[in-house]
Amino acid sequence: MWRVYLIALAVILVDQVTKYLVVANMEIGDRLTVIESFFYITSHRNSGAAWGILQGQMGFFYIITIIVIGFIIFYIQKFAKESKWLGIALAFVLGGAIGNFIDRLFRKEVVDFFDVYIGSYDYPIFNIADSALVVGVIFIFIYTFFDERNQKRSNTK
Ligand SMILES: CCC[C@@H]1OC(=O)[C@@H](C)C[C@H](C)CCCCC(=O)CCC[C@@H](CC)/C=C/C=C(\COC)CC[C@@H](O)[C@@H](O)C[C@H](O)CNC1=O
Repeated sequence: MWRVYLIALAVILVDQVTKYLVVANMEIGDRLTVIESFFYITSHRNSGAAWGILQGQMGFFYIITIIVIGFIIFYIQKFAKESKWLGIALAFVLGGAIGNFIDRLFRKEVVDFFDVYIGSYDYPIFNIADSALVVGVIFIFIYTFFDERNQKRSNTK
């Protein structure tokens, strides 16, 4: 159980350290080429959510994030014993949500730096917290899908 919170803490630490390094060493708009025309480190700020929606609506983001954190902690208490993978997925979502929450509280905007081009499309610049959130949510969907399928199978036997 506490392992889940340790994983979330690790996500938060890695997220905050990488954001600190970007803020401390790069000007906004600076770009480091990692893989030419595919992957760059670009110092960026976003006062909105994904794709920059709802710019500046910090009050709304605080409420949503607290609800997300509340739900995740409830599910960790309830289900993390059931499956290691589910616990890890919940920890990733918890860590990601808190990571961006810290930025929104103290910076009033989120620090982003992973700049990926998919073909000629410049995918929105994101960060470790976003990655943890997306990976965590995908894992929760996968777990839920297989869990329901297994339950149906055991019911039909
Ligand atoms: C990851 C959720 C976004 C994250 O939500 C959070 O913090 C949560 C905890 C709190 C939000 C206020 C509420 C969730 C809004 C849901 C949402 O937005 C729909 C997402 C769908 C998803 C489909 C898979 C896209 C994902 C996109 C991106 C991430 O791709 C890896 C691009 C990220 C860049 O636009 C970057 O500038 C964003 C910036 O870092 C601030 N981040 C947030 O608001």
